[in-house]
Amino acid sequence: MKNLKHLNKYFYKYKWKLLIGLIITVAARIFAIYYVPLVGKSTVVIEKYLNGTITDISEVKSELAYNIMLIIGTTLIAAFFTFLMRQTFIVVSRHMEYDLKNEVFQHYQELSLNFYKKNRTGDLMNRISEDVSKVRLYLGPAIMYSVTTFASTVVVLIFMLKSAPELTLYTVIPLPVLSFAIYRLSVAIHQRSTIVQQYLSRLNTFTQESFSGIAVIKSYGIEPQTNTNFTELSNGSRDKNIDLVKVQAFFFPLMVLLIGISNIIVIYVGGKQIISGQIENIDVLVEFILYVNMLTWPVASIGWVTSLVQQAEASQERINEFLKEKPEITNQKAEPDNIQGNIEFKDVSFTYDDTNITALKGVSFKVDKGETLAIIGKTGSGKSTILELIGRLYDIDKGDIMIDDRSIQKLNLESLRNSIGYVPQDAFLFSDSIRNNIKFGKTDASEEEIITAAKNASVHKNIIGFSKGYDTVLGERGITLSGGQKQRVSIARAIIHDPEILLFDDCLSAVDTETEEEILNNLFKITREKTTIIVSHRISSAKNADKIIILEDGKVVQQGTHQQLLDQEGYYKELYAKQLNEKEM
Ligand SMILES: Nc1ncnc2c1ncn2[C@@H]1O[C@H](COP(=O)(O)OP(=O)(O)OP(=O)(O)O)[C@@H](O)[C@H]1O
Repeated sequence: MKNLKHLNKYFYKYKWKLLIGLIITVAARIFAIYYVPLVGKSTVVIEKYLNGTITDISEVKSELAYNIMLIIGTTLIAAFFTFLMRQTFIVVSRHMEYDLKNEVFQHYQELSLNFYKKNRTGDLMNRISEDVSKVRLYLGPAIMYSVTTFASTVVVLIFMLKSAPELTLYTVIPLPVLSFAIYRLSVAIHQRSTIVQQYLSRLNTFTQESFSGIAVIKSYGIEPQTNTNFTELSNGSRDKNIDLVKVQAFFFPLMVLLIGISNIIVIYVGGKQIISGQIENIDVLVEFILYVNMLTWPVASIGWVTSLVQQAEASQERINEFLKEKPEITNQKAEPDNIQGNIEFKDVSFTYDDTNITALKGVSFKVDKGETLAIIGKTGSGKSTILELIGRLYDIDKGDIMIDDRSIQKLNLESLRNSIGYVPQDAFLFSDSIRNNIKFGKTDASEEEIITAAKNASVHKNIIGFSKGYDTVLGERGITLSGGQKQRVSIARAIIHDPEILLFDDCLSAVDTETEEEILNNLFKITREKTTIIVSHRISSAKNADKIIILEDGKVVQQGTHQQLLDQEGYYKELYAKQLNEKEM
């Protein structure tokens, strides 16, 4: 139960509602048991009539009619309270489930990129949906049935003890055996449900990746192989579920067996006590059989509740594992900062934790507000890493990154990120309208601002060409747009944000050189007062920049203006010659 302790704060939050639920449950159980003494009384009346103590049949009839009315009345009241009980406990559990999902989601959002690299999306989704649902069964039904079981057992035992104390003790003899069996089974359930959840996560991850990568799967014609892999995984998941069900299946028969033994004890011991005159009337025996049967469901539900609790414990353990993760990048300054956009890298080195690849080795450069810096270099030379470090998606190992002459780590994280418009290499668009995808950069943007941003990103004409224009809804990852259109919508999103720093990561790679020229001209106009960094493989994107740096294997090997670099032997001059050739061909 140690993992479920995390949920105590929610019990505390809803304590009054839960207390009301508890009172209602006790009331429901008291009214539910009232029919037993009434049945007992009715049996006595009939017995008395049969042995001649009562001779008037109408007296018997009126007593029986009175008892029947009372039984109907108390049962209806008990039913009404049971309805209220469900309303209270189950509704509260839905609130708690909602709170827990929000807590997990907000925590996911705070975690750094490294966390997302280490864990797969399917697993993240499984923990926030499947595992939280399992935990909800503990917060709702398990708590409700525990309270019912407890209230029923106490109420029934009080009635039994009042009626025949010695017979009560004999009747409850099987209970310790039951507790021990439940303990053993619950341990097995816990182990098996942990495995079931792990398999489910693997299955979800596989399914999610198969759908995301469906284009690759189809183009390589590997559907049969994918199907086989899925079948293998789902067979594994099924087998583990069957293992779990096998253990769970022991519970109910075990309960029925033990309750049956209690019934036999009642009849045997109770019968002997009646014969010996220790118990006066037959009604005690009738009542005891009813009491024991009233205990059947609560006692049987112990098994079910235990299994729910164990599964919830296993799920909560998986949820806690992520909730315990600390964000690697933390805000170290509460007050907001006013960022101008002067950027300086001082001998910066950086190694990715997971791959141990040193992507940057002693990189130094400076770019001031209003300037444009272009970064050129072979693939894998560390260009994107520089942009990610400016957004503080990772913290560096050596050197310093200065923004407005202050170390990046000492700036307010929100202010820093708000001052940046980042267009990543792989433009990600949400499954929403084009308008909302652009507005993502500025939630309160007017229609005019959206259109201006789209025009500056040279995508306005394409958008109005769609029958629904800006209302065109994009599929997952914006699949209805071409690569170049996606890149340009992503640029519009960054521009509309109107940030101090604009970072373009090879985001014109999928557009033709003419459109590239047009976008660069527009950007030139709107970025005069801003700091702009353009990562590219094309000289055409870099040539008008105030500064150009050439990266090779994480090091700056050349820097200067377009003309200065053309005057030197090196990668830039070679690339220029190559791209000029390609253009002429
Ligand atoms: N998220 C990451 N985790 C681990 N290693 C990474 C990560 N991103 C990049 N790397 C590694 O760091 C090195 C630099 O990568 P980076 O993406 O910065 O290069 P790049 O110059 O932008 O390449 P490209 O032009 O192909 O986009 C590469 O060797 C890459 O494998």
